[in-house]
Amino acid sequence: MAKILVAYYSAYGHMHQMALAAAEGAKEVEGTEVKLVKIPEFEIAKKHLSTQEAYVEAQKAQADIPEATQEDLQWADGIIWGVPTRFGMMPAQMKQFLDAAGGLWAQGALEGKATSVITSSNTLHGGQESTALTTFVPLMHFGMIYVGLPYGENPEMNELTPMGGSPYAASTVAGVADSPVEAERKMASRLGARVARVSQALNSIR
Ligand SMILES: Cc1cc2nc3c(=O)[nH]c(=O)nc-3n(C[C@H](O)[C@H](O)[C@H](O)COP(=O)(O)O)c2cc1C
Repeated sequence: MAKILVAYYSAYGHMHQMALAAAEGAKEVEGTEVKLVKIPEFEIAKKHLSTQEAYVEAQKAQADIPEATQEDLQWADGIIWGVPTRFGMMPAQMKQFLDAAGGLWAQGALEGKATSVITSSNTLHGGQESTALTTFVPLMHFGMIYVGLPYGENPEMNELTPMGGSPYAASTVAGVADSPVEAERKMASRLGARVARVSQALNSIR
């Protein structure tokens, strides 16, 4: 038995779709309970973003998803973070949420929990890897156990068509039409299943 939290931030909906795929993959592992939550938006950002049709539409589609809380982090045995690229790294919304969890860090409350990242950037080389790698840093400070997406679970990334996916994270190239494409959803789903299996294994040795 393992409880998996998928906590994501998505302004325009791509990360939302990838988070749904990761949640589906985790659910397919027997004995796994999954919760999907969104990282809260900054009030100051809403004013500017709500003038953009793509943002408004994407937020409508996420209206029923609860906002992430620190209690969610404590509840979970494993956490998958949905982190779209902002200038090659995580959005400030995500960083603020992690910073606010400093009290949990001080208590070691997330130590030993499995974790991983799904990400999204508009272009293939615009930050898919750097976002995953820099998100790894705070997750190590929390003492979490990082679950990558090895080549055996990631065969789609060897295709010539530009698409996301790396050993570090599942990802989507948001600037490509129909993102996330089927292969990218599959990789996110496999990552979800992998985090669920690792969380169950870790629970069995606690
Ligand atoms: C402030 C800002 C910075 C961004 N920086 C990058 C970047 O460095 N590289 C890139 O490829 N895309 C960049 N993007 C595009 C986002 O990564 C893209 O919109 C996002 O991954 C889509 O996910 P979402 O639909 O879930 O919001 C940026 C977008 C914004 C708003």
